Amino acid sequence: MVVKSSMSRGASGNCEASWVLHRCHPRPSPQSLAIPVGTACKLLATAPPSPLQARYTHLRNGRMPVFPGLTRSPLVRKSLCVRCAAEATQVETKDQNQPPQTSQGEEKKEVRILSITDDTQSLRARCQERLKFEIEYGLKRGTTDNAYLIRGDNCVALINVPDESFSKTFVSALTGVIGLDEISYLVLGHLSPKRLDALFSLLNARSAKDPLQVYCSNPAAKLLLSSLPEGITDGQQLKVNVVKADGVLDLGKGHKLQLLLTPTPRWPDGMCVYDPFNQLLYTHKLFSAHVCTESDFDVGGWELFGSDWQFFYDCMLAPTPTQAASALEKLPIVAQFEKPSYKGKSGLTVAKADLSFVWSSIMRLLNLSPDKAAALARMQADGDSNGALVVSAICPIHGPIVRTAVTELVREYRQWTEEKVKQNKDVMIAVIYASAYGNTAALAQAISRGISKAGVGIETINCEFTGSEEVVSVVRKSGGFVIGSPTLAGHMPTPVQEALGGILRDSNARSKPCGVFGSFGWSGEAVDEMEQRLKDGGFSFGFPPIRCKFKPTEATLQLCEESGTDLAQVVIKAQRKKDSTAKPTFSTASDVEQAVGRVVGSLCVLAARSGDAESAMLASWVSQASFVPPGITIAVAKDRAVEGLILPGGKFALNILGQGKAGPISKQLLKPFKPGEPRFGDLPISTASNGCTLLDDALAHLECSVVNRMETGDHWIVYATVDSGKLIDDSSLTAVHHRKTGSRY
Ligand SMILES: Cc1cc2nc3c(=O)[nH]c(=O)nc-3n(C[C@H](O)[C@H](O)[C@H](O)COP(=O)(O)O)c2cc1C
Repeated sequence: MVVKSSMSRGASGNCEASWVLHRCHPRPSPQSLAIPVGTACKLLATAPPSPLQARYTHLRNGRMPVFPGLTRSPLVRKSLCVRCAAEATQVETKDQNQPPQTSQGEEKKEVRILSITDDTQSLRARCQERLKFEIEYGLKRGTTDNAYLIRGDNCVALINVPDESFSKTFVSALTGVIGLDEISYLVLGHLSPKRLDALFSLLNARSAKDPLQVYCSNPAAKLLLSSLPEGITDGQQLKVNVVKADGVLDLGKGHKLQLLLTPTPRWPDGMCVYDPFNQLLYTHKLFSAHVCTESDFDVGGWELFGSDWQFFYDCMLAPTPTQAASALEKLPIVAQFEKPSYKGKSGLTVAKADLSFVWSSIMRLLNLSPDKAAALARMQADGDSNGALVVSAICPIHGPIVRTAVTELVREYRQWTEEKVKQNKDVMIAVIYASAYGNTAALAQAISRGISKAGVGIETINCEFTGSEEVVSVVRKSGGFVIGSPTLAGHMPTPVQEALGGILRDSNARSKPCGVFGSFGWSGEAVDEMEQRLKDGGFSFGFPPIRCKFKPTEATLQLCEESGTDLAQVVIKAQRKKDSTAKPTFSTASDVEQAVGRVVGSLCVLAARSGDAESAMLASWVSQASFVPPGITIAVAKDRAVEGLILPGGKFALNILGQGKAGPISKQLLKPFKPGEPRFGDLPISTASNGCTLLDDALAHLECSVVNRMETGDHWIVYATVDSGKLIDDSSLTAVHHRKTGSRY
């Protein structure tokens, strides 16, 4: 159907007005105002032939557009005119962004059910494989998606629903535990578009007359209410209750759930739930880790899971330290068995506190179940917790239930956050983005990690939820900034335009180095527009624009990480130049440095690969660390590009260089590299069985698996076991790197 468009028409049928409002349709030329209603999207006019375009052309042929989850993203909805959005709403299919699960992947998923206390169970959807592209999944130790069931007085509450890849398995496991109609409450600590499928599957499988009472934050409610599919209505199948300020949900039997809003830019909908009855704290993404081990709890404590928790924190919370600090402030967690503080206590109170600690320590040694221990602790403490959340276990959305390492994990979270907030005061970079499907967000996350590796702070701003004045004020405080946008209907969405406009108008911002990035489908105008407007405004770039078609691959994430590090180094240099009081790192080598410099190591090339991402570095801080199994340690500077590829579970090849042939290899590896540039140039190479690069001119090769790593000042000590090895040349000696000072390689 083709109708005339005119400014006088109502919004539902007016493409010109819609264009003004939503920038969805191309502005019709004055000569021809006749454009088809709801079919004039710029994306239809501009898309080159592609499978995705073929889907869109359905709309042109008078059928519905098939774009997955279209209506689930507020950013996308805002980018479409009323008519197009309404048409698109009617068809939802699987997303091209999320390829269908392979049957192999399905087989590997399971939901494990466990009683944490007498009336609380966990349902942990488990997958041994890396699940998605998100950079925090880089540990490759699988993941879990945790939900919890609490049985109160004649009612049951479910906390969390898992990712859509677990929907089927989850609903069937849940049915095995409880009649779905018996669940009266659903408390959502976090809701993303990818979790809606599990929620709707649950609702569809219920037959209860009463609606499921859903408790969640305002952003989660908005997402949920705007995504309800046909047949599910608010007030009938579910009733959405928005938790505005912190609230309480009383399930009876002592389960008086405290609902604590803990938003961060990455999870604006974040809400923790504290159950004082058994002192369990449900923390959504906070205190999570992507790891799937046999145990449901953190058996092995900090030693086993410390690096997983830290990696998750570094990827997800380190970029937003101010908001992380506010969220942690809301959670004055005290581990149930923590040694008491004697501050303000005297005489009998000290003795009581001490007795309580000794008692609880004995209980811990007896390995009492959390609810029994909690009951005893309650008796001991007389319910007086001085406003603190006394916690027997932290129940996050991913990874183990934290029981052993509550104290360490909470302490480290606070310490990391404090350090990052302080770092931001020294020098930081603003990471500004919007993302409808998470692809641009993943790029932003990888860039942030690269910045963080170089020791520069980050302030992340999701401009969908932040006004342009705040964006400008953060950019003013930063040493540089990056801005990322998806291309939606041929443009960057309005929130990015506003943020960019604010920056361009601010004369203070002009001196700051910047970078642009974004995900697109076929035409990718947003990145070009951002680049052009910043260029025209006289801004300088710390790295070339990053354009990514749909979902980033590991190589793209690696490119982002390296670009982030490069920009951070530009910012550090500028800061040093500005700061005339900055001390040079070392002028003349001290006695200590000269002495430390006499520690020597064999010269090697470490080459690592993960999917299509590859990197390498020259390494001389290499040592044998174990006979059985054969193991080695390597010290890797935190800002090395290869660092992100040698996380626990990762693989690498160690090429041990010989005295005669080390020169040209070292020269090649010591060149400055652009982000993503191949490291080996014309050196003769082959591929190891673990996929990493072997240098044909090396003295010996080792193929290694990373077991663990330890943070040591400005380096990571990586411990790896040797899976296989080969001596190539037994006539030469190992090349050794002799140094004059311990302050340089
Ligand atoms: C409604 C809609 C319109 C789109 N328009 C364009 C477009 O004009 N050009 C383009 O290159 N990609 C377009 N895309 C594809 C998105 O840019 C692509 O899905 C991208 O990965 C989204 O990034 P994000 O995950 O950060 O939101 C469109 C997608 C949607 C849903």
